[in-house]
Amino acid sequence: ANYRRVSCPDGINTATNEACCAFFALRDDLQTNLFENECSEDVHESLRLTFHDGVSFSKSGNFSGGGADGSILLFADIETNFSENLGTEDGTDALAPFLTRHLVTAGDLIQFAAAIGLTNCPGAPRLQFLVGRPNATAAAEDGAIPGPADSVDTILARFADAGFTSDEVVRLLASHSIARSDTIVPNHQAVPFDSTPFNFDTQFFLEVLLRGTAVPFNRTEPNISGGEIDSPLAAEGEMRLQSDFALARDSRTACEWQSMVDDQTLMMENFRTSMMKLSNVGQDISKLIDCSELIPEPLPATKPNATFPAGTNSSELQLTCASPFPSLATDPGQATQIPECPDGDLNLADCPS
Ligand code: HEM
Ligand SMILES: [Ca+2]
Ligand SMILES: [Mn+2]
Repeated sequence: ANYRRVSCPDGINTATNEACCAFFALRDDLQTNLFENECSEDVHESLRLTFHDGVSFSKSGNFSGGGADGSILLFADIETNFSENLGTEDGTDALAPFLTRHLVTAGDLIQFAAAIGLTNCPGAPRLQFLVGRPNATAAAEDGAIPGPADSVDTILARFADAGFTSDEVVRLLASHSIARSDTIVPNHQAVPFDSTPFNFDTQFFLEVLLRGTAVPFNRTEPNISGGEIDSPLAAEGEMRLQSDFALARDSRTACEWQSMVDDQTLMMENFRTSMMKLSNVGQDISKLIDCSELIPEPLPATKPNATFPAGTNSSELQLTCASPFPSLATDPGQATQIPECPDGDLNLADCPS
């Protein structure tokens, strides 16, 4: 083994490989000036970009996209206009200045921003981080990214063509535990998919299994063309994607979905390994350099498994997997108030910056 470390040109840091050096300053810049050391909106947006960059790839050649090559950032003016990429301009606009300020490729920047940002989210796994994705030379093609109104057949087929199994699709959806929609509910932004949008926990997997009753904000109809469906916590402002609903109940994916509800550790490990794949789609891994040492240990999880939000219980579960369902506690007290800021504040207007 070679234990020698190189001294970085910054005169401060040492690294296992010179290729890692540029990421020390980038890490500080992202944490201070974009994420504010929190599991903030920009963390969520950066993580979302890994999906919309990576899944553009096609083994069959049906789509020309290069996978995790940064094309969504380099060709943002084209790709963020694809209908399934609605809202991704928030992420690309946020990351663009960092591409100018740091000598890194766009593909590496997207993966690094997601891995660093996740460390601010309690319960997130520490992701692998490899360096050396060459800059994309062309935009990805429209139509490669599945959307929330798509059927399970369509979603699984598209992911399979990008190199993912149905289990991996479910595992990657742990990302929706720190997710809020800006585009689906008319006139509303930051509409959460679970009751803890700043915690990378298993609440998402539980809450999507509960019977939906209504859509948030006293609307009468879900935005069906936008892939919205009734949620169990509409009064608290939670929404649900039709695709999440369907994947939680389909015979091909329901058991994988259910397996993570009471197992934070399993969810973390499942997400870590599937992100290893998503972050390197279309890349020759033998040409990449492991700079995982740049990724700190994320904040620890705040609880080991999901709990029924106050006012809900096991009679509302819609289970299609035959495995026994775990026995979970119910949160005491009044209906769950969903925080709107990473510091727990309930009012979006009070979020820092
Ligand atoms: C079946 C596949 C998927 C579908 C249909 C889907 C759909 C969506 C939709 C419609 C939104 C809301 C966007 C908005 O209105 O602002 C969203 C948000 C998000 N998605 Fe997915 N997604 C899928 C898979 C993934 C994957 C694989 C990842 C990453 C590993 C991911 C990460 C996220 C994140 C982090 C957000 C929240 C962004 C924010 O809060 O600003 N999604 N997704
Ligand atoms: Ca959550
Ligand atoms: Mn957002």
